[in-house]
Amino acid sequence: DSGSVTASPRQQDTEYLCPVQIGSPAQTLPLDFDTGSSDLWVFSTDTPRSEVNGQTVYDASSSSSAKRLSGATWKISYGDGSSSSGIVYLDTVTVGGLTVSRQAVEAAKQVSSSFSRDTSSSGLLGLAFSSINTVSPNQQKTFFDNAMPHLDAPLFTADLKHNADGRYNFGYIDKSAYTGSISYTPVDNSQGFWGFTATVDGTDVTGIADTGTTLIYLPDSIVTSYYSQVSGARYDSSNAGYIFPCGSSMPDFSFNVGGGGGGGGTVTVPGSYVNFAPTDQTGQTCFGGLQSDSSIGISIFGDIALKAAFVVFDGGNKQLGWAAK
Ligand SMILES: Cc1ccc(-c2noc([C@H]3C[C@@H](O)CN3)n2)cc1F
Repeated sequence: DSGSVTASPRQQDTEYLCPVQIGSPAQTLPLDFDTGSSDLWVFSTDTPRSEVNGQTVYDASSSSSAKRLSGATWKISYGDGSSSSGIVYLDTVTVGGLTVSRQAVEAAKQVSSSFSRDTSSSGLLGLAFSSINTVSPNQQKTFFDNAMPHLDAPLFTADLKHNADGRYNFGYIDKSAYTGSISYTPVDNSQGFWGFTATVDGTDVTGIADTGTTLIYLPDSIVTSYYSQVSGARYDSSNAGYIFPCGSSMPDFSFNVGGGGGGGGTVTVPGSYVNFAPTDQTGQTCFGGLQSDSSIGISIFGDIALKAAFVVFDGGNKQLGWAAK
């Protein structure tokens, strides 16, 4: 089996949403595919009306294939402090033509305000490792884990784009989607994430590939060194990050992966991607797409990095492949 689904950017690439079919007859919800978490959760008819703000909701009672997972609950919080929790159904889930029957669909009974405010997203589809799925008492598998045994190849690829529709493919590598060769590097999934080591200016950086995080967060030394090349750039505590004049032409930002025998490969993030967004309506000052990881405790290669590459999440061989495009 295989699947292929469009990933549409929202609000200047802050997130990417994909249409997912749930239940019988199919209910299509736009979900945020997140390689940094492992719960598939949705706004539902169980979500308080006061917390629903235009989102499409899942109604298990109108799906003939839905079965309540008796006694199961879930509760999750994300890197930005947002959170959600609820109950669990098993139902049929289809992504880009790839179907998993009896997928744990986690219906929200509570969502935090940032999810309520995010009117275009009906929830998340986790693509990290099932070891960090939050369903209790019996942990559930991710869509990818459930699909893997049926896939032509035990992998999925992420091809996110700047201000344009990209694609997630499951079970195959589309050779027309990248240029040159794919450089592979081992994955450390001991924390449940797609962890890997890259080299930036000769310094090894261990981080995670996280499609659910908008920006890149790296060690202070690397970030300070990058912005030292931009006149007027400074760390601004009120914005809690590096800012600079919006007219600045930003240097490209490169990192190497798979530095083994074959010399590995280089991913180059165009400077224009690092000029992320204005800090206010005047458009004078802009916020950087590369920020320090010192308040997080882990380095994150988020969408700013991922959209500069074609990325293979290889669950069979536990490796990450990176290619230019
Ligand atoms: C409103 C909202 C808030 C957060 C997130 C969110 N999704 O994935 C992630 C990152 C951080 C880490 O937790 C796992 N991946 N963050 C999505 C939202 F729609």
